[in-house]
Order: sequence, then structure tokens, then C-alpha cells
Amino acid sequence: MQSSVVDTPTPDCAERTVARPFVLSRPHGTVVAEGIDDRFDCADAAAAALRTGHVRALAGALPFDPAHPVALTAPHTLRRTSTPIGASSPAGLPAIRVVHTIPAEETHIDRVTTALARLRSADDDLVKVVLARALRLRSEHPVRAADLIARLVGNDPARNGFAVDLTPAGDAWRGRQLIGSSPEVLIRRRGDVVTAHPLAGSAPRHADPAADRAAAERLAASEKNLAEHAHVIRALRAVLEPLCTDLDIPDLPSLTSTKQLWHLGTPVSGRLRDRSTTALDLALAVHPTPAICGTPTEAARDFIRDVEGDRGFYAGAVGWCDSDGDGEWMVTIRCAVLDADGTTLTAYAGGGIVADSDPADELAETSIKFGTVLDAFGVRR
Ligand SMILES: C=C(O[C@@H]1C=C(C(=O)O)C=C[C@H]1O)C(=O)O
Repeated sequence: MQSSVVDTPTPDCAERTVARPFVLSRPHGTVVAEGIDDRFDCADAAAAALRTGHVRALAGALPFDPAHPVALTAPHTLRRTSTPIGASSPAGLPAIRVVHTIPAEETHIDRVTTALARLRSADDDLVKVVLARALRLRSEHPVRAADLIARLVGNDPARNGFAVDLTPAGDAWRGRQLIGSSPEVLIRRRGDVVTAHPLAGSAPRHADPAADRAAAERLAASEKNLAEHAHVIRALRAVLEPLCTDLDIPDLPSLTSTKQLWHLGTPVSGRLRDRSTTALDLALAVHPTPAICGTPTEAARDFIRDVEGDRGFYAGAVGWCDSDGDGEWMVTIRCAVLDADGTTLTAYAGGGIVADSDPADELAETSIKFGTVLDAFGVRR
């Protein structure tokens, strides 16, 4: 039987996501992969299979390092609804607690300090690098990806969430699931319209509305954060300009927020020059942006590899692409990997470092970013 892309009017409920290789909830709708026709660990092979009509759709995850295996599924059916997934009564979760901080907080501070020495050196071309850390979490009993994504979506005012089976990436990833709630659109294609919503530059939210508004205003006026953001826009423009006409990128970012943070964000739009460029092609072209890697890309990636090691699927992309070339890819942040046994999770958070960053502030920023996952999972801090 041939696989198909189906538009359905009814939202999928969270319980039905259990055996699915891919679920992406967005404010404007949900995409669910059902059944598996094929699996790909190579992005080029997957893109070629889509181009030649061997598969009708792809969904899954791209790793941080483009040289590493991808986790893409050609689903039997790619089901689309026009609402985010319903999370009306998410199941209770077992107690989940932090058992390990990777690396120790002092080591993260040391890494930021080492990066600053390079960023402040006149004869080093590194101008921005995104450094991340991880938390190992343990659940009292096995948890299901479907219950975790229901929690994440239910806890996010924008109702973003994803759960992706990483099995296609090979033995090391078999049975592991990537779960998160990302606020950042890497790239979206619908017909010939291309959009993106890069984020870079962050400030903590406050419970007091006046303090919250003041924090947002300080962020919007912060030279340091505007510079951090400008690196992302410059890189995105360089990749999209040859691929798009009518590229519209506002001169200044605007404020956007999650429950935990204010961010600087820029709504980017353009029209594809060549309709054969698919959403997957676009995602592969723009990734990794300086929002999660740095500037220049190669130097930042080398630095990250040296100090952090392999990031796996954190700071990659999660998304889908259909046979028309339409699709949507989110930056893989505010996320965790659930191991096959269902009891061990690794959560990730990072932040952009520039010459005038402060190491203690950067550590604090990652702690707040962990909040998306920890608060949704009810982890005590
Ligand atoms: C790297 C992360 O977030 C990215 C880094 C940001 C920053 O440095 O200000 C803001 C949004 C994201 O692009 C993360 O959440 O782990």
C-alpha cells in the first residue's frame, strides 16, 4: 500500500501518540507520523527518496552535527490536524528527579570563561559560541513519551511540543525518544512561502508584571543581546538570499516570550526561487544557525566539540516534509532524550556567549531554560 498525507479535522489526543515515530504540536496544528514505511540515517538519501517519489513524506530529527546520522522516518501516513494536541487531562507522572549535572556547574562557568578569552582576543575570529550543559534525570517508574509530550504541550501557552523516535539513527539511539517544547522555528515552507523565526538574546521573566515588562524592555535595548541576535540574522540572510526572492527581514528583532524567558525574535519571510527546494532542503541549508552554534560556524562547532563532546540531537532540528516540499522544522531546544528503558532522561540547555557575556549570568540562563522541561515534568528544584 502507498503511504499518504491526510488532513484530519479532529485533533489527536495525547494517548494515541504512544506508538508513533513522530508528533509535532504547534499553535496552528499537529503533525503525526503513523506507521513506518522506511527509515533513514542519511539526510541526502532521505531527501533523494522524497524527490524521486520513493517515499511520500519524511518526519524526524536532524542532529546538531551535520556529519552525524539523522533519525528520519518515512511514515505510512502523515496525519495533520488544524489544532495543537489536546492535553486536557494529562496522565500523572511518577516522581522524576535530577541525579547528575553534566558538567558540574563550576565546569560550565570555566568553559564560558575559556570561551570569553577567545571571544575577547583580537587575533581570534570567533565572535559568538553557544555553550550548553545537561541534567540527567531519573524517573521512579518508566514513563511514556506520550505522557511527557502531553505535559509539555499542556504547560506551554503556545502549545508547542514534539516527541520523536530516534531509532532510525542507528543502534546507539534504538528506542530512545527526543521530547521537548521548542519556541524556535528554524524554517517553514508552505507553497512558495518560506518563513523562519530565529531567537537569540534572552532575559528571565518575573512574576510581577511591572518587573516583567521592565526586563523585556531592558532586553530589547541591550546592545549585547542585539549583537548576539544580529549574528543569527546575518547567517540566515546569507543562506536564504540565494534561495528566496522578496526576502523580508525587519531591521530590529521584536520581543517574544515563553513561560520562563523573554527572547529577541525576528519574523523572516521570503518566496522560494525554485519550488523544487523542499522544507527538508531548507532545514539542511540553514542548520546550524548561530542561535545554537556560533559565528563563524566552523570555529564555533570545533570549540563546542572540543569542550562539550557530542551533543547528539540537542541543538539540531525536529520536523517534517511532504511530497509537495511543504514542511516545518523547529530548533531542538528545551528538550530531553528519554532512554529506551523509560526511566532515564537527559535534558539540555545552552546560551549564546559573546565578548561581554558574564559567566554567572550564563549559568543562570541555562538553569532557567531547563525550566521548560523540569516544570512540565514536575521535577523539584
Ligand atoms: C541554546 C538554546 O537557546 C537558544 C539560545 C538563545 C540565547 O542564547 O539567548 C535563545 C534562544 C535559542 O536560540 C537553548 O535553549 O538550549
